[in-house]
This record gives sequence, structure tokens and C-alpha cells, in this order.
Amino acid sequence: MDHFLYRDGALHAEDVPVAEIAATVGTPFYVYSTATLLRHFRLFDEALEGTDHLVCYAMKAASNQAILKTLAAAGAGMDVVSEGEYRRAKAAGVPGDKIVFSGVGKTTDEIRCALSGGIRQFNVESEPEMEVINAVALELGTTAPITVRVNPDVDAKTHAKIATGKSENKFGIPIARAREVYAHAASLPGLEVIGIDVHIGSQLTDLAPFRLAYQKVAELTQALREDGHDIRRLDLGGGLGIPYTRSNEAPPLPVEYGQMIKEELGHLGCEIEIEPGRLVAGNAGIMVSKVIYVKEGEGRDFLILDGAMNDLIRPAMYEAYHDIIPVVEPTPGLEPKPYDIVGPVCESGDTFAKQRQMPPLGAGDLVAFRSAGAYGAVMSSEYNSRPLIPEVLVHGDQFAVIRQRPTFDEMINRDTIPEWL
Ligand SMILES: Cc1ncc(COP(=O)(O)O)c(C=O)c1O
Ligand SMILES: N[C@@H](CCCC[NH3+])C(=O)O
Repeated sequence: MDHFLYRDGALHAEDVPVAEIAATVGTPFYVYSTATLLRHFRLFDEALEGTDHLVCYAMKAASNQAILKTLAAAGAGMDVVSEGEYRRAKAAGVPGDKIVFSGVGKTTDEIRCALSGGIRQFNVESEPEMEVINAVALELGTTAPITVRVNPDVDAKTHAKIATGKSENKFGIPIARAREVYAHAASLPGLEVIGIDVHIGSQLTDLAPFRLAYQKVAELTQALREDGHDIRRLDLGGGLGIPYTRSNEAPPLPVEYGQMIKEELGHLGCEIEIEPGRLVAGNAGIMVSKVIYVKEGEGRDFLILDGAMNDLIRPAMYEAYHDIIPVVEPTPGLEPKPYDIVGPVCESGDTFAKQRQMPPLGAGDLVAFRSAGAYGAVMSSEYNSRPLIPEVLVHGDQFAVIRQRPTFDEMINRDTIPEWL
């Protein structure tokens, strides 16, 4: 459920007509709903009710400071994967002891920054990284709390580019080597081993791969405890998928996911951490764009939009499907027409949808890409020298621009000219 609905014939973001935002900020732009963000965060929090737990929002999904602040104020922890994300989380008011640091290539500087600023734990991805964290901790005269990310060799049954839990993926250490790696970690005086981490992929639409991975984590917990490690925290990653289309079978709900976690891991008495990103932000955001031209091609009509692959890369990158709906509610009974929906960028890959049935649209009409809140604005670029598009946050009947569109001069003057030119 989200808060982008038609009312009186017009698409609204909560209580604000989307066309009103378009008139203020210009198209294209992203708009997020505070109510959806909070609702989705709370669904996870409630799903783990009765356990000692922390929901650490995977801020890579959408990391605008206003979004982070909204979630932080509701009690969210954060999962970060870079110094930039760590600093964003701190700037949004998240205390260090609610920030977990994931990622396969943390640099010495990043480790130093997080360890001196305060960190809940590092999710360690390799033995060389473990050595570096140990060295930095000793240099700073402290100990670093860590989990080791294990790769359970489970097929997440998602798009290959976003599956992370198979042995051929770069993530984590093979679960078969875990006991050896934990023994190594325990021998390093700068580390405090506190738990296990696992994350098998993104946009999972079935609980079975999660269950399989968590069963392996449960077995490993017992084995590591027998080896004398005080395993007291399990970080179970993110990955629960969202419905990108209403015709699809809906993915499992957070409450079902939470129930499964309790069934598989509840008996261990560990603190549970999860790192959802997409499910918190995905359906909390839309991208709004305007039709520039309708072009009649051979055997097909193109809707040429002012939004492009640089603004929303998911269709080009993963063949991802996004519902695209008109901002003016279509009159019932209007015969839909097939369109290829494309952006102005000079690549044929700049195609959002092929032969998509839409109500007839003309130049100047606004359309909204649903489910664009996660991995939307954060993956955008200025390719073709198209300035990054604005982001807007709605709260009830109020809206605020939370990222301005840079001016062309700002974009151009970010570059510097060497003195010999
Ligand atoms: C370590 C880690 N945690 C959490 C997430 C968030 O995943 P999702 O947005 O699918 O919930 C990711 C991305 O897949 C990740 O790599
Ligand atoms: N960027 C991907 C998700 C990546 C998940 C990152 N761990 C997407 O848009 O679906």
C-alpha cells in the first residue's frame, strides 16, 4: 500500500496534487511520501515484535537527508556501505551505535572514520579486511565490534545483477570456511566478534531462499558457540521484494518474513538485525515526467518523455518493469494504445517500456513512474549533461523540495580548467 492515489481525477501524493508539485519544481522530479516511508519501516519493526531487534534501513536505496531524518526520527538504524553514507547517517542524527557498516571493500580511511565516530558493528567481508579493521582499532586504542558476512551459496532467484548469496558472487566468505575465519578473527586483539551477517540478494519474491540461508546461519551459530565464540547478534540483511506490478503475485509481507525469522532463529536468543532498503523506500516514491513529443514511428508510436535513463536507470540496467500512469486519471472506457516509452538520451537503451498499453497521451501530459523510490534518484547521473532532477518530500498537505535541481552554471562550473588551457 502506498500514498499515491487518484482523487477527484488527479494523482495525489498524500494530500498534494502531483500536478501542483510539477508546476512548482518543473519536470522531471522524484516525490516521496512520508506516510509510506514510515508505514513500511514500521511494518518491519512490528514484524519483529517480541524479539530484541533493530531495523537498519539500507540507505543505499534512497539516501536524501530528509528521508534519513524521517526514518531516524522513527527509531531506524542505518546500514551504510561507504564513508559518504556513514556521514549522511550521522548528519541525519543517527547515533553511531545504530549504524552498521557493510560492503565488500571498506578502505582504511572509511574504517578509521567509522571507528572514531562510533559504530554498531562492521560486517566483515574478507580476511584481509579483518586484518585492516584490527590494525585500525589497535591504532585508535579501541576494539571494533564485528560480524562476518557469510556466503551461504543459496540461489536467491532474483535478477543475476542483484543476487549476492551464490558462491560465485564477490560477497562474504564461503560458509564452509566460517569456523576457520572466526578462529582467525578471535585471535586478533583489536576485534570483538559479536555475531554473524548474511545477505543473499535483492528483490526476493519468495521466502524459501531466505529460509534456507537462515537455517544455515542457525547451524553456524551453534557450531561457533561450540567453538567458544559469543554469538549474540544476527544481521540478516535486506532483500525482501516489492510488487512492481499489480498483476504480479504479491511478494511475501514483512509480517510473514518476520514470522519465518522467529521460526528459524528465535530459539537462539540472539539480537536480530535486518537491513531492508527497497521495501521501505520503493513504493514510497514516484518519478514524474512530462511527454515532450508523441512520435509516430513505423508500426509503433513513441512517447518521448523529458525523463531519461540517467534519471531512472532500472529499466535500462535490469530490464526492470515500472508501472507508468498518467497524472490525470484516465476517463473510464478510453481505449488504451500501445506506446514505446522512451527518454531523450542518445542510446536505444534509453527505453522505459515497449508496447506499453496506455490511455492516449499528448505533448505536455504528465506521467508517473510508480515504485521509483528505491534505487531511483540515488542511481541517477548527469549523462548527456542533464542536471540531476529535484527530489520532493510530501507530508500530509505540505511538500518541500529536499534536493534542488542544480542550475546549468552550477553543473558546468563543477569542472575545473587546468592552468595550461
Ligand atoms: C548488505 C546489504 N544489505 C541490505 C541491502 C538492501 O537490500 P534491499 O534493498 O533489497 O532490501 C543490500 C542490497 O541488496 C545489501 O547489499
Ligand atoms: N540497484 C538494484 C538493487 C541493488 C541492491 C544493492 N545491494 C536495483 O535497482 O534493483
